[in-house]
Amino acid sequence: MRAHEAGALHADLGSNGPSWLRTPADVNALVPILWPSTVRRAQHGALEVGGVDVHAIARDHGTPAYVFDEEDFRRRCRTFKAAFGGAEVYYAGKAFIATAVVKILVEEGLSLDVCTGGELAVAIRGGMPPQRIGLHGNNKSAEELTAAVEHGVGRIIVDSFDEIERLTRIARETGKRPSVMVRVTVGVEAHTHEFIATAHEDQKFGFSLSGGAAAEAVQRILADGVLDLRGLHSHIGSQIFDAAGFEVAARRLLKLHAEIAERHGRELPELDLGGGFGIAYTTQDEPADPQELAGDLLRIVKQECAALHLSVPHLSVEPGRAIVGPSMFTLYEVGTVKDVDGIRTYVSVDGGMSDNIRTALYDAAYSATVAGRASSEPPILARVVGKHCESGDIVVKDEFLPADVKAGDLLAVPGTGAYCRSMASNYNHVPRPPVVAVADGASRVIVRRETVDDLLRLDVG
Ligand SMILES: Cc1ncc(COP(=O)(O)O)c(C=O)c1O
Ligand SMILES: N[C@@H](CCCC[NH3+])C(=O)O
Repeated sequence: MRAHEAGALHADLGSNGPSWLRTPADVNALVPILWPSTVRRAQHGALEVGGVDVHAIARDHGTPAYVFDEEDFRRRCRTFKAAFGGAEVYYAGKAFIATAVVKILVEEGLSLDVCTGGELAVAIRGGMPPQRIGLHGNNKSAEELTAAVEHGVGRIIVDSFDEIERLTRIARETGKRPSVMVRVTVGVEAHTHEFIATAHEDQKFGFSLSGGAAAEAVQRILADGVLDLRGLHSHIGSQIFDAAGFEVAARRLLKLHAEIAERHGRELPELDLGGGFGIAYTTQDEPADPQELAGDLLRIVKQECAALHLSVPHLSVEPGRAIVGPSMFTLYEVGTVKDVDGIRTYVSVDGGMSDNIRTALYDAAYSATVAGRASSEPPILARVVGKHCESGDIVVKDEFLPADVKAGDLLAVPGTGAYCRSMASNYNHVPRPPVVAVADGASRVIVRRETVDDLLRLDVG
């Protein structure tokens, strides 16, 4: 009998699994909130996405592969655009960017937030009108700023006094007048992992509100007049589930916005509340509904503006994860199954921390299912691990898989659209997996698989 099978399961969970993990009534069931909307378990038991069987994806494109449900992604773009009404939705390219994704964003009428010259190059190549691009980053190089100015991007979110000086020099040299937003550190402790919270005081992003740096940045830009100051920006962090932190951030930003209006005699035309809207990675997660969250934020901004006798600025937001995260899953093949007696079953897949670093980096929780078939076996407590030379190379820390999980099985991990391919590495000289888009019964590669030859080509001896 495999470790943790049936009866032994409950007794052992306390020490070996998280208390929230419940034995599933049916190991084949798919919890809709975790999966792209076109995923189904077909009659014969295998998953199907965009009308394509996972066996066909594995056969035609190999494993591991990120599978991108195009219809689901488009649906989420529309949901966010509709929820935020007249506000501008800048999709955060850091979550996942590729030329094909940019083309979809253009078609769906979204704007795009990039944070490096590399992301900017993809945005331009994908045909995003430069006016709809915003450039972020706490250490943008002169080359990145120059490229942005020359392309005529719609806004550059300035993050330091050094950058203001650098950009002012570039503006003078090129004779252009770039539009900028000032990134404000609003002092909000977002309820998320320390490494993905970005608006508490002691971290690298933005100008401090409480310390007066934000007001000083505004003062310098307006006094100089070389840059066109559009407004204030705040991003409090990522994977946030409720509106509370955004509310505090919005109130603090608007207070500064009002002070600027009073001191400089003009209301800045724009206000950006950043991204960070969370998604469900496991059945434990209860993210806010985008419609409700958007409604709350728009209401707060309107109320606050009325109280401060301000007109409502043009709003923008920058969701990344909430749009692309649930639109993808990673398809792996199981290579070995090892019962570590009395502890748990280790299921090794043909990828790992090189295609999903989030479990190791943030202790992130994921879920998994055997994708190639249904099983009538009882659940066992399993840990899905990768093929890398690290004991921390964990993809899914705790999950119930059927007791007959075995080498050769296809395994799918949902919720890997955001910050997985974009944070993938070549650790152990593992080539990075492709991104395969599926729609209307067909699949196509939108980012090809790396090869060992690709890696060897970089190694010039
Ligand atoms: C400035 C900025 N905007 C938007 C985002 C997107 O965040 P998320 O993918 O959590 O929506 C990030 C990442 O946290 C960010 O740093
Ligand atoms: N990379 C992080 C999000 C940080 C986004 C950048 N501010 C994650 O995987 O959750």
